[in-house]
Amino acid sequence: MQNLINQEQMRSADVFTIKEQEISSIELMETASAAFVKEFVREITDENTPIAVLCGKGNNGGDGLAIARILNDKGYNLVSVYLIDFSAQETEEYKVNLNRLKDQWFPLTTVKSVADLKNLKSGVIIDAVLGAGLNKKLSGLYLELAQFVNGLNLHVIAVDVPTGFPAEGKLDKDNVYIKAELVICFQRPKINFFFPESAAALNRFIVTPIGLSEEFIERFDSPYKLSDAGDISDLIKPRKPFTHKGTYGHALIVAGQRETMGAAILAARACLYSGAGLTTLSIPESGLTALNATLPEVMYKDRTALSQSGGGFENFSAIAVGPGLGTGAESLDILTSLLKLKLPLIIDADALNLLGEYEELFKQVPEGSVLTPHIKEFDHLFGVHDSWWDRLQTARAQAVQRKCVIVLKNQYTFIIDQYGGVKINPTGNPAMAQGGMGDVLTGIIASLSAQGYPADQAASAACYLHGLSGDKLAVSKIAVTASAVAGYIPEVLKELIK
Ligand SMILES: NC(=O)C1=CN([C@@H]2O[C@H](COP(=O)(O)OP(=O)(O)OC[C@H]3O[C@@H](n4cnc5c(N)ncnc54)[C@H](O)[C@@H]3O)[C@@H](O)[C@H]2O)[C@@H](O)CC1
Ligand SMILES: Nc1ncnc2c1ncn2[C@@H]1O[C@H](COP(=O)(O)OP(=O)(O)O)[C@@H](O)[C@H]1O
Repeated sequence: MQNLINQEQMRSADVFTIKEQEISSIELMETASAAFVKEFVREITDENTPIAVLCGKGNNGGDGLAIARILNDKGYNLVSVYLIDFSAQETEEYKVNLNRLKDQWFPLTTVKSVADLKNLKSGVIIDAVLGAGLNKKLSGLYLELAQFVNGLNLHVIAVDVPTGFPAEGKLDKDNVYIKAELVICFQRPKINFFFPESAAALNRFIVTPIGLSEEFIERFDSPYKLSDAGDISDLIKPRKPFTHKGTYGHALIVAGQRETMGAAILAARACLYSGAGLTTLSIPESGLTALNATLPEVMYKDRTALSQSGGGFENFSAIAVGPGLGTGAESLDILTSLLKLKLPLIIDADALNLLGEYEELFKQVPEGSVLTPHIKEFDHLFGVHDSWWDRLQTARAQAVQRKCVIVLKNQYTFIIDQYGGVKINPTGNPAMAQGGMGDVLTGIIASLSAQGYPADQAASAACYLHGLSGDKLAVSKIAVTASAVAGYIPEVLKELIK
């Protein structure tokens, strides 16, 4: 797990590292630039590629100057440097690196206006104009520069962060950035890389360590943490000798209606494959043949019993509700009865839509429940948001207020615990953008909850496993089905268990 820190914290990590390692800031810049180059040469392997390095006059530009020199030393013989001279201020590190460059022969162009970039027509652009020191949207000459560079449609690789892109905070739709194919970012990714709006500024990012003190960074109390395989391996317990089906819990999934019985079966499949000792599905009777034909291991529970004071529904180790449930009167009755059990629930899909319609019902959601909305369901529950930053902040506040876990789904899913802490899930890919994928996630959460994992752990582990299964399948496939993702979970689990 990695702490995602803000820029102020990053600056104090710089200061701490400089002091602790008894190095100068220029040496730190040299290390960062060398780390960038290490990744860059993996991406651009041809040393004869024309490379234009656009350098602002802050430390991002200072990095750019050092990068140009290091690339040249490595045999990249077509490196040219453009000094973006739109403001008078320049940092000390920038000046030192400019002098170092002037000691060597180097094509240097001073850019006072966009017209000075007329020779820039081909090759790769390294964007080192503005980095994490950005303090306002691009305007004036910087805006013109960004529009000009974007119009060239060249392969842009940004240093640390694309020019114009704020590392944290709300991303306005009308913001303009220098659009990068790749960002090679220092030490930690920026929180804003994980929001869908970042697609306007970058396609991919790589994080490279630059020697900052990890111990110091991890001491910060950041609400944002990035999950990794190690966290899940630490969490998932191996199956022990002499255990039996009763050891691994009994999950119930209340889901499905005539047109969307598949959603229920997918959730049950995922629950089964994620290792629940027993899985029971409560669907309309019309789905029984399909259930028995596809998942003979799964049991059935008649949901008409639910309205009769519990009807035995209270005896399960975990209950999930919602996939393919529908939002009609019968579904409303089912959800109302389930909420009366006052047991934590995993609430997805149509059950969330019903909560969005009936505020009184929403208030009855028990503490410790897990809500798994995608963007539309989320905004239905909590109001329309015009940015993901705002949406995430609402999710944090709501998770605390309702003492629930919120799984806000997207390419990077945010898992927000009852204290407002956010885990960002790094697995998953666009091959998974297919119907039924969310039903599978719900089934995995239900399974892990039934096996005794606390709500936040079940949710974050489930997201990781779900995405990893999709990633493994996507290596050889353009699209992966929800059934396949569910079916691959046992292998992914086995691989992660220590
Ligand atoms: N720990 C780290 O992350 C390290 C970062 N370094 C580099 O340092 C960069 C940050 O450097 P700086 O703090 O000097 O900042 P920048 O180089 O990003 O920008 C600095 C200048 O740009 C101006 N500016 C900001 N927004 C503007 C806008 N919208 N329009 C016009 N001017 C604007 C600022 O007033 C300031 O004068 C990082 O992105 C990275 O490249 C490395 O050199 C060393 C270690
Ligand atoms: N591009 C993507 N990258 C990573 N994960 C994705 C992507 N598209 C979809 N997913 C995952 O698939 C699931 C989709 O959930 P949801 O929208 O509720 O699907 P459905 O309603 O069809 O079951 C989420 O867990 C989401 O994270």
